[in-house]
Amino acid sequence: MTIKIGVIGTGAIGADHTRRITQTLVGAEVIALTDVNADSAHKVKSDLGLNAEVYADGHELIANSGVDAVLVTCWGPAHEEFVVAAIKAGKYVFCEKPLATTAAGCRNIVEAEMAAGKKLVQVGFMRPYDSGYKLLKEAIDAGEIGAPLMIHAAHRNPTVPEQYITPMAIHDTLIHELDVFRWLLDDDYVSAQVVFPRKSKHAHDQVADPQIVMLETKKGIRIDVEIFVNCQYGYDIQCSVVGEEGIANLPEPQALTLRKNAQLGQSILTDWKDRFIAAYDVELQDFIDGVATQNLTGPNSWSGLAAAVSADACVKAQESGLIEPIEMPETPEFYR
Ligand SMILES: NC(=O)C1=CN([C@@H]2O[C@H](COP(=O)(O)OP(=O)(O)OC[C@H]3O[C@@H](n4cnc5c(N)ncnc54)[C@H](O)[C@@H]3O)[C@@H](O)[C@H]2O)C=CC1
Ligand SMILES: O=C1[C@H](O)[C@H](O)[C@@H](O)[C@H](O)[C@H]1O
Repeated sequence: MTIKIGVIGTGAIGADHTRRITQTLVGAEVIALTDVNADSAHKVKSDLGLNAEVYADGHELIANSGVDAVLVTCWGPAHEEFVVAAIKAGKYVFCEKPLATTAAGCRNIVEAEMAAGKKLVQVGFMRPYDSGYKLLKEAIDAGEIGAPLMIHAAHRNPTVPEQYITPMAIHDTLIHELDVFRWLLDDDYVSAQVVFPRKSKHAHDQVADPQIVMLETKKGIRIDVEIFVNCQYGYDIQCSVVGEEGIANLPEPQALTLRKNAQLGQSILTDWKDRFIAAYDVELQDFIDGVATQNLTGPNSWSGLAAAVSADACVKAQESGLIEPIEMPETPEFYR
């Protein structure tokens, strides 16, 4: 059985996910597309030679009885509306991170899914599918470094567009770390603080950049994450887990080391599409397989809510300059 997929939002990642479903993954076909910029949807259809229909909006696409599952890859503020609509239509939905830009939005999705009585949502937290993060998790779980004590991390982008503003450093960028550290450490957060170093001249007026976020977990682990979204030199994700008996570092992406003209160097990736290409493939194949077997096993709505609860506290800490508490709700039986 081929899973028929509808895509809401055919921008950068919507087009990339449509490409991978069409050219790389197995078991699914994109038969419906929509974007508020209709030209974008038509271009993806044409570029990939899809036998697909372009819909006026996401609700029309969801209502199409031929669509088995929905990809929500539009802007973050529009996620909640379409995820809830897909759930109410009884359709599986892969929602790119963030599930919603606030915890309140995620709670609405969780309540709709629990009312539907079936786990229909996978969230696009792809780092637990990344081979490097899986090596980190294996080392920690095997006790290779002893009990983790600290994490030093960095999330660096070369540049961001004008519409990227200060809170997005949390709910659109740091949200990856907020999710993956819970999984790596099997732990939850208790507080957050945000400090602002000297501002980069490459950062536009509406974004404080760089930022340093400091988190504390229930086990007492201290985490610092540098968010630097105008670093110019590349797309650079760093994660160093310091334990009682050793340090485990996220592997650098494979790259050629070149000795030439009295120089020694490696290239650095500049785009998230390349840095996590394999993880995106694996996460979406997992989603397709989960729909086919009616059993999703990837990051679920509760993962989205937990990350959003922490993100809300980080955004508050951006504004207050204080150490803000993070109160994580108890995980319902439905999501255990
Ligand atoms: N997992 C990851 O590593 C990444 C995740 N993302 C996430 O994917 C989502 C999209 O990001 P990008 O593709 O970079 O943005 P983008 O701006 O390139 O594409 C978003 C598209 O959504 C469309 N759109 C906005 N509102 C809509 C609506 N109500 N209905 C239909 N279409 C609508 C826009 O016209 C645009 O074409 C965001 O939530 C972002 O956080 C983005 C990049 C990487
Ligand atoms: O998910 C992503 C990418 O992974 C980038 O690292 C972030 O900075 C970007 O905002 C977000 O969409």
